[in-house]
Amino acid sequence: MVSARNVPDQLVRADVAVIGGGTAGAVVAGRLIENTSLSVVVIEAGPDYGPLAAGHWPRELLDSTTLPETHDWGYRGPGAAPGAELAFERAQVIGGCSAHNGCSQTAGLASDYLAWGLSWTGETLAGAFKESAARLRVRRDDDDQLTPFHAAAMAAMVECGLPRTDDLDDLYGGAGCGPSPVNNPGGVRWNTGFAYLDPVRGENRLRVIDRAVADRLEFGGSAVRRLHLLRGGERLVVEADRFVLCGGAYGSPEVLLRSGVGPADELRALGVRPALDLPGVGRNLHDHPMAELRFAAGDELARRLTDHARLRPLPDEQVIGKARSAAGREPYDLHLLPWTGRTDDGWMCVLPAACLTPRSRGALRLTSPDPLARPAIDHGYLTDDADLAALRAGVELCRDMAASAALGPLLGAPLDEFTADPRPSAELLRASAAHYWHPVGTCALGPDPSAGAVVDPAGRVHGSDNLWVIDASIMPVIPRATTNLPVVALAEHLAGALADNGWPGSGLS
Ligand SMILES: Cc1cc2nc3c(=O)[nH]c(=O)nc-3n(C[C@H](O)[C@H](O)[C@H](O)COP(=O)(O)OP(=O)(O)OC[C@H]3O[C@@H](n4cnc5c(N)ncnc54)[C@H](O)[C@@H]3O)c2cc1C
Repeated sequence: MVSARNVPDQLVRADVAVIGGGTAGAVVAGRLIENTSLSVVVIEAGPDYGPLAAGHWPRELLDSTTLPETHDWGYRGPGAAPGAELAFERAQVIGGCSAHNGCSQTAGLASDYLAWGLSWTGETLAGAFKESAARLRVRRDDDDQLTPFHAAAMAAMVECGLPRTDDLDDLYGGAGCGPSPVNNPGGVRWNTGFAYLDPVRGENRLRVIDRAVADRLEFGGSAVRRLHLLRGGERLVVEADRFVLCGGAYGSPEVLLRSGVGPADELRALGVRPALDLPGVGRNLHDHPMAELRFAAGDELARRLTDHARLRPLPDEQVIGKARSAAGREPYDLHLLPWTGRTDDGWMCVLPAACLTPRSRGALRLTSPDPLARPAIDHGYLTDDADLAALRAGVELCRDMAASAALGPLLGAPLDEFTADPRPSAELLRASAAHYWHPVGTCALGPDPSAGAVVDPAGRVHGSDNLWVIDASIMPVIPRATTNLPVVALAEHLAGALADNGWPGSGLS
């Protein structure tokens, strides 16, 4: 084992290189340090603000009440209507999207995960979720801590037929509504850097190279020899025995494609020499599509929200409903996620519905081998009519909530044409649709590369000796859940398998 601390900066050596220190990357690096004697170097494009206790983290990344707008990669691409463009937010910072997300930690359904073909049993799956939730310090507000808006929205869901439940983080739970499980002890967004890296920050086997963009992996036959990075104006090289790519649903396929791992013809056309012909890289991109109704808060609700905010934290999001559309899969295929926020002249109340079982698929393609160029990203939102029907059913439920005795009297005027129109056309629904920030699937796991699989059920890239991908990109089908906790559980499981897996030349602890 070579300590990564004792080599010149232009050439860094470690047993394992973790590329992307985001949600999954922090789990993988932390677990490898905890459970093996290996040296690990983490390469992260964004800043590493160090341990929470050092006090260098920007306030907006810690404050869990609202979504920060800083540290964004700036990805954009088409929405569901011709000419519509959406932002696809992704965090560029240690901890990745777990450092800027909404902190709702739902689990989805066990059957979704068991269908992926991993070595998960019901028991090990539940164990991975339990451990992840404990690390993320997941808790939930009591009903009497809900804001006046969220309390009314939850009562509206009950009025619309959803049972009150506390099973949002239960892998076997059904339809219902309740306060969201959240990872914000003391109001701090508990990102995976705090959960998994801070406990091992003192180990000199761990090195984090931040503000460094991974350009490409250099292959020698079927083995990765080196990783080439850009840091400021400098080019660095990392040598390692094993490389674990954790760049997320956009970042991981980008690095693979620049490295020649992907559809060989497409790569040649871009001037990239193919290393492994894997047609699935960048394909199978999907996300939960979402549409929402927006109202001003009525005067009484606005006064109560202002009073609440004066006395205690007022989170944008606090409750979630799980519901089933008429044609949807049992036991649920929709999330309802009411949120509120300040406007220039008061408060707004938003009633979004997300389709949890999307059939539409899109793709990410490189536009250039330049590591600083942005790829072309098209999720194919609502290209399958079943998704449009499910989303319409979700919006109808939101309309029922807005008309309920619990919520209706508290709402003010509709804030847009879509909300004001009781029967919006399919075109208007498409034009209003956005997403739930949960892209997955671009390096899908599965047994057969010719059927689009990129990694095997252990996360190892098909055809490679020493390259893994572990993050949201390897989910072959999106689970019926917000994706943060599932990514952490997946990384827990595969990092455990990596640590157990016999490492040549590196004594396991
Ligand atoms: C605004 C927003 C709100 C969300 N809200 C919720 C929520 O409330 N609940 C929930 O469960 N989920 C939520 N999510 C989704 C969830 O956070 C993500 O699914 C999950 O964090 C993805 O983890 P990941 O490890 O796959 O990717 P990421 O966390 O994105 O990690 C990828 C990391 O790799 C780095 N990287 C990428 N490319 C390179 C490169 N070339 N070189 C070096 N580094 C690179 C990135 O900077 C990043 O740190 C939200 C997401 C967003 C954007």
